[in-house]
Amino acid sequence: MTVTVTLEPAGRCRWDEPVRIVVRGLAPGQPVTLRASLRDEKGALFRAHARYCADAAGLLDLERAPALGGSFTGLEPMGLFWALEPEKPLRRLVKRDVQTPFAVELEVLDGHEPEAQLLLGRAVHERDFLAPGVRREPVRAGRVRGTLFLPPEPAPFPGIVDISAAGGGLLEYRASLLAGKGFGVMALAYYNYEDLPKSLRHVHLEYFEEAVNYLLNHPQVKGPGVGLLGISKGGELCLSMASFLKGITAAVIINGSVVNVWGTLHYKDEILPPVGFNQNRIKMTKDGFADIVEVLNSPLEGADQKSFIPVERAECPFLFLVGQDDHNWKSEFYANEASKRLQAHGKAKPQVICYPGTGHYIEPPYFPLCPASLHTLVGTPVIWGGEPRAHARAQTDAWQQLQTFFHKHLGGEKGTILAKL
Ligand SMILES: CCCCCC/C=C\CCCCCCCC(=O)SCCNC(=O)CCNC(=O)[C@H](O)C(C)(C)COP(=O)(O)OP(=O)(O)OC[C@H]1O[C@@H](n2cnc3c(N)ncnc32)[C@H](O)[C@@H]1OP(=O)(O)O
Repeated sequence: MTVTVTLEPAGRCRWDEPVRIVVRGLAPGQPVTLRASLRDEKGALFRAHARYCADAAGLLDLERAPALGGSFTGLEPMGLFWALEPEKPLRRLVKRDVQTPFAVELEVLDGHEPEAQLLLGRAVHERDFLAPGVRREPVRAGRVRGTLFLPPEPAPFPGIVDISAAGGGLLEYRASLLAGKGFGVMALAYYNYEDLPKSLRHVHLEYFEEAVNYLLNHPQVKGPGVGLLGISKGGELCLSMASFLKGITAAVIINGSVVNVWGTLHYKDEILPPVGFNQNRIKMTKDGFADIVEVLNSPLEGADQKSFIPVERAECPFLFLVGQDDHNWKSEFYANEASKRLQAHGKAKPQVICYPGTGHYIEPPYFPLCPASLHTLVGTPVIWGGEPRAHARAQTDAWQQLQTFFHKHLGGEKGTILAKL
């Protein structure tokens, strides 16, 4: 009997949607190895594999069959995606061009041998980043540099500014996926991109104010304010924007800091100096990667208190999404200190959701955990923290939580894809 591999939805779906993988035509109880692979746009190979046994009818349904070993174990229908690992270490899976899908090849190999060779069947599944009808508009307005993603009509849509981690350039994939949920989302570049500043040594909030006003004044975006979504340095900048700027209705902070880090922050006649750090507190892992989680000074002591972002000035609700094993910095501490500062000034207690075993890069669902990679600012590879399975669970939950938060505070049609897993 011919072995067939089917993935539902067939052919193509959004990267943040689960797929149902079923293999048919196997012998009863047949041991097989499933192997997933994809290449990013720079040709870097990412692979995962897992061992299974067919049921008495020769069928293998990953929603019912536990993995017996390999890249992961247990009942993990999407494990072949979130457990992908780079062939070369230190590569993080990122999507640079959201107008093309990632093509994921799925092979079914006979047996459980480490190098199971007999290919029984294969399928290729395209996982894309633009839902049907989502429009991609490059933004070159005044100084603002970014890309706006708009859902299919009818407009207007609630607007969100999406700010990524330090690294420079412009990553659009979170914004493009979120636009598929009914939001107008602008991925905003802020340094080392086109004619923007080349470094973070001095950050002027007026640039971000111009970006907020651009989005608020867009004919397809409805007010009265916009949402902010930021991860890492992007989360820190969202906290500063919510504290100093007007027109912010909701803010989601993913592993951001409540203290100004690395460069001096300027807004009108105010400045926040960067918090101090001590390189001697950098630890080295047995693999030779830097662990920088202790390197920053506490913003509660001495002169470093001047670097604390005045979140008490913000007028919007906050959702903090925290990886409790974040090794870039102390995200849980920062979220708790922000919460204390807000409540001490009579502001609403923010929502803080902490995820155990979860590292720094809490990405949209099914992105594989990156254990370590180059830190642009530190100039050397660092560990980001997290354990793959827990991190994957956190990404799926965090993605739903931020959509719920933005729908609640910004409105908009509920285009949320409820993850079945
Ligand atoms: C001096 C010691 C000081 C110590 C004290 C430290 C002080 C403070 C510590 C805390 C600092 C907190 C900073 C703020 C918080 C954060 O934001 S932490 C998050 C930091 N994130 C990064 O640094 C991202 C690193 N950059 C990247 O991963 C890549 O730039 C990119 C994947 C985002 C995009 O890459 P692209 O723009 O396409 O760059 P390229 O020109 O292609 O490649 C340049 C180099 O980037 C690395 N790189 C590229 N792609 C990847 C990838 N997919 N995965 C991992 N790394 C990638 C790579 O090194 C590239 O160089 P090569 O091509 O390999 O030569």
